[in-house]
Amino acid sequence: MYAMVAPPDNDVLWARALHVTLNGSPALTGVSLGVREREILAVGGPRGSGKTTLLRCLSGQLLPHQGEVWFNSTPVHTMGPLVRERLRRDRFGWIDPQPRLVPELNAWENAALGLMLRGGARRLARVAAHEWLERLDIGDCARKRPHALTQSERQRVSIARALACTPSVLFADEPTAPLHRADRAHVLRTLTTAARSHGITVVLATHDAEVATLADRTVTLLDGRRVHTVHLPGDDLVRAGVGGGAGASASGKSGGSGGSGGAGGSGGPDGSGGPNSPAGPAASDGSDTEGRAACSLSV
Ligand SMILES: Nc1ncnc2c1ncn2[C@@H]1O[C@H](COP(=O)(O)OP(=O)(O)OP(=O)(O)O)[C@@H](O)[C@H]1O
Repeated sequence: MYAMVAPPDNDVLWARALHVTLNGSPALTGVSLGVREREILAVGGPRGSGKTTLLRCLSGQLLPHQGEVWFNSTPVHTMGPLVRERLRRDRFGWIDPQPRLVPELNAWENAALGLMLRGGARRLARVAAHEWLERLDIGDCARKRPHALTQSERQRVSIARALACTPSVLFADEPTAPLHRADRAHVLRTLTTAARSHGITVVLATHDAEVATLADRTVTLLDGRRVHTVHLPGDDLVRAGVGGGAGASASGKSGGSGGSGGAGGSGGPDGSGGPNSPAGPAASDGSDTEGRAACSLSV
């Protein structure tokens, strides 16, 4: 057991030693993580590695069976359901892999929905919704209902709805999954550019190494555990999505923690050791993966 200690000031989100079991199987096993203010953080890993479960815990949709989640200086894991709902509505945004739109509303009304649920004036919500639809290249679809849109257009409406609220943290779970390859880069750039210009922190789950390159930093999950990411200049294993897996040899600037840090236990979330521990769980994940590469050590 450990005393509850508030996270470091520069982390907008902070999770410590999360354990989640779904239908009797471990979905997360001791994952710790810090997300910095305005950071675009990719959560990578193969299918079934726990990315969605982690995002659901961080966003207060799912309570971990063990562990802590903090938003700024507020513990989320001890909040009741109503307070968590309000937090999600007022501070967080969420993009699903498949668009979820209200079929009776047209595109701009769907895009304005989040703002109106927050109590925003319809006129202002309408202006914001139109602006975001334009930015996502579907301004001319504003009056169409979801059934008259392509899947790609529907997903853009979902993204517009999430961005229109300018949430503190936007959780995007494989947001480009329904898009054609050619569309993906454009939509992702729009999303990341908008997030940067509006100071929105983004936590982006993806199993696509190419998508992850748009992020400031990547953390990788494997079988519900966080794996060490050790950067090897000139190599491009991360882009290729090749994690070394258990026992991969590692060298380079941040391999100091070797395989001993562990994703769980009492280590801090961001590799700096957190407030309590000198040895963080993933000592190298504070680094930028752009243009570099990595081996992964499962822990
Ligand atoms: N509702 C559920 N009931 C039971 N097991 C679940 C449930 N949701 C997820 N799991 C299991 O939990 C583990 C983690 O799943 P999760 O969806 O978080 O992974 P993921 O990395 O997001 O995968 P994907 O890329 O396919 O979305 C997997 O083994 C999955 O089968």
